[in-house]
Amino acid sequence: MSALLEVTDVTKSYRGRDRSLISALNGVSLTVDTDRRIGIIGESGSGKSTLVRLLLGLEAPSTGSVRFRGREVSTLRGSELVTFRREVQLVSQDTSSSFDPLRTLRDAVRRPATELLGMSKADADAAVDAVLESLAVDRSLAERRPGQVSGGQRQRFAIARALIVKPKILVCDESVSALDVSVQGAVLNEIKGYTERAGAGLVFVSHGVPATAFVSDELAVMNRGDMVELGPTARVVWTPQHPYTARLIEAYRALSADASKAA
Ligand SMILES: Nc1ncnc2c1ncn2[C@@H]1O[C@H](COP(=O)(O)OP(=O)(O)OP(=O)(O)O)[C@@H](O)[C@H]1O
Repeated sequence: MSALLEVTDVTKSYRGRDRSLISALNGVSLTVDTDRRIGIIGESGSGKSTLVRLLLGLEAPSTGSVRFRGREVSTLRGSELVTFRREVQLVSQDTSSSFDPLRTLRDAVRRPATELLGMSKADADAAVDAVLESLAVDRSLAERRPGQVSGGQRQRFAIARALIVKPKILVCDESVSALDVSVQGAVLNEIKGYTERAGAGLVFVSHGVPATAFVSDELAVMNRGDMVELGPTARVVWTPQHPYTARLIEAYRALSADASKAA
């Protein structure tokens, strides 16, 4: 049987302002399924967000393929597209712009349940309450608008909006990076807890090595559009095989040692 989501040898290039070609991905392959929690690390500009956009079908690869249940994502239509949209959910980095500022958070979380699951408003409201409870979010906050809650609270609503349709794959792009460290741990636990409870897969993209290592069983390392390493998280962190990974991990160690000296 084919994997839920399969990226095969994709390249992606963009035209720069001066019309020159920028190569964001140079032939990357990745299989994502319900039994895998994959963290993706790499410095800024290494291609992480481009890979996420291809996984979600938000952009098409220049060459190579992205398949959902064996079907090319760019060709999905009708009910197949709805299934794809429901089963592969994104929690993005910028929650302030991903919510409509004029609608309540309840409206935002309810919408995927009515649009993708075809629930009635009453059933969707009950589902909103259930998902907020599972994330230990105070239900009364749902009646507020996105600008009337903290960044950490808004992030939890972004997670609730993704989880309400019970995705099989959760894709998180820098989902906790903007949060206070004290809130980060709780949000990471919620993300990991969902994948365990629901038997769902995870793609977790971040600059932050500790957060990514915490939620993932496997770690992929991106460098200038190449996936230079993919392996079990502990192995990649403690005995990196690629010199770039070794440098990246060492840079994080030095940074956190400096930070703890300064504290
Ligand atoms: N729409 C676009 N137009 C032109 N160039 C782009 C576009 N999107 C990405 N790029 C370029 O592709 C490369 C990879 O970018 P990408 O955003 O995927 O990296 P990233 O690893 O996610 O970085 P960050 O961690 O800073 O978000 C970069 O050189 C970037 O400038």
